[in-house]
Amino acid sequence: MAEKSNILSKSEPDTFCKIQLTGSKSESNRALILKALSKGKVAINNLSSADDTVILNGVLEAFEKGINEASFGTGSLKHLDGQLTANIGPAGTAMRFLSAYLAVTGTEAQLTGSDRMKQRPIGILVDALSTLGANINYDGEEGYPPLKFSPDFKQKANVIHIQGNVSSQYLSALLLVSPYLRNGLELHIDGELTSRPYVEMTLSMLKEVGIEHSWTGSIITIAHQPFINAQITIEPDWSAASYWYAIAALSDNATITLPYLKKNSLQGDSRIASIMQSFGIKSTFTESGLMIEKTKGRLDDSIIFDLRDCPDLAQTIIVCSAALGNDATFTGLETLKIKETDRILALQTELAKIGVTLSEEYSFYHLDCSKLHFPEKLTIKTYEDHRMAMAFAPLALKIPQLEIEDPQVVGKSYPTFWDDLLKAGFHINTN
Ligand SMILES: O=C(O)C1=C[C@@H](OP(=O)(O)O)[C@@H](O)[C@H](O)C1
Ligand SMILES: C=C(OP(=O)(O)O)C(=O)O
Repeated sequence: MAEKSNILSKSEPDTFCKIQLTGSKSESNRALILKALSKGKVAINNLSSADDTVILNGVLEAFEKGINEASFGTGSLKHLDGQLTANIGPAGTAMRFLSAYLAVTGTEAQLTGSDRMKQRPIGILVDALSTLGANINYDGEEGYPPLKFSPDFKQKANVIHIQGNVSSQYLSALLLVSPYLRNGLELHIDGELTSRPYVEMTLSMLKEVGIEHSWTGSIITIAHQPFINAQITIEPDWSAASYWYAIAALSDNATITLPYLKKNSLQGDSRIASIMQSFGIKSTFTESGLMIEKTKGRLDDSIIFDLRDCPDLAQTIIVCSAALGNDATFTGLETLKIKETDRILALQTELAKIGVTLSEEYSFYHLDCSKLHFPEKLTIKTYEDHRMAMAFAPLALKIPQLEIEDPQVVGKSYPTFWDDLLKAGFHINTN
């Protein structure tokens, strides 16, 4: 049975530890699609243990082996009433990347997900795949999963226009399958591009497996090309590292070692290293990875954090800023409303419990910490969002008894999060 809550406390205000983070879920899920399309030419080292990766891996392997019944965590594959249904649970990249994969490989199946997944838009990607030549139907509300894929794929077009400001995952999904397309792909990005480093990650990983591209202005072009034999090594997850930066920032003293993280990362969330300088955290890259240390930095409440390139860092930085009483301003948060939950609303509701408001003015969000207070005991709701649980957990350094509801949500990207907190000296009581 799922645990109802974890009650955290930390009597010691200092944090000294070494934490081995799991592989990046974003890199892993791209590598899995490339491996499947390359028909064995691509091998993967250090695949993430994230639930989202376990699910995508499970579905792809089951398709490859012709298995019709399997389950992998919150994901499953079932044969029901003559129809094969892959359920990818809450995994956004699995939903988007598999949609492109099933479409272009002409795999007949239904693709569905959690209740929340059925509220996360996918029409922009479905329209693009349909223009390419895929035959996809909505089994529920138009524009949202579940989707039904037909076996007949014949490429009709190779010039695709796509709106860039809703989710970069639609673009990555199309780019990942583009070398497989007989006539390649010319992808025109209309308007602003959100989460740009994730598109760059996709192109870099395609390059690792021998796929060349050109990106001129707003047009990315990839020709039909063969995959080369390649070994992809997944770097640890920088989004997961961000919670350790927050722990360091809220500790009195801290030295935390995170092995194998690289200065030149494919992950845009590695920006946490420079962002956290404003919170007094020094990052040093060594042969064996990253060391982060608390220094006596001075907070600056005139900073505007633009998180358009790294939306998954938003909760970490906003909660950390609030807990330090730093009235910071944030922008580039538009996409947070369509993620695992409406993350803006979830942050506003939970931050109010420590007297902090997060208010919106045009596209800027301001923290007001003038009424910040730390109660003796506090319960945080997590809204089926791993990042709500992990972003608020560091508050245990300020609140004697911090209860985090539905702690198992962290499995989506960082299954050993609670074990790692124990290693860092946190006390955890599970109800
Ligand atoms: O491509 C990826 O691996 C991801 C892209 C981002 O999504 P959006 O492009 O929807 O912002 C990010 O939030 C998500 O966790 C992972
Ligand atoms: C938004 C996220 O994931 P996804 O969109 O892949 O579900 C996330 O991990 O924060």
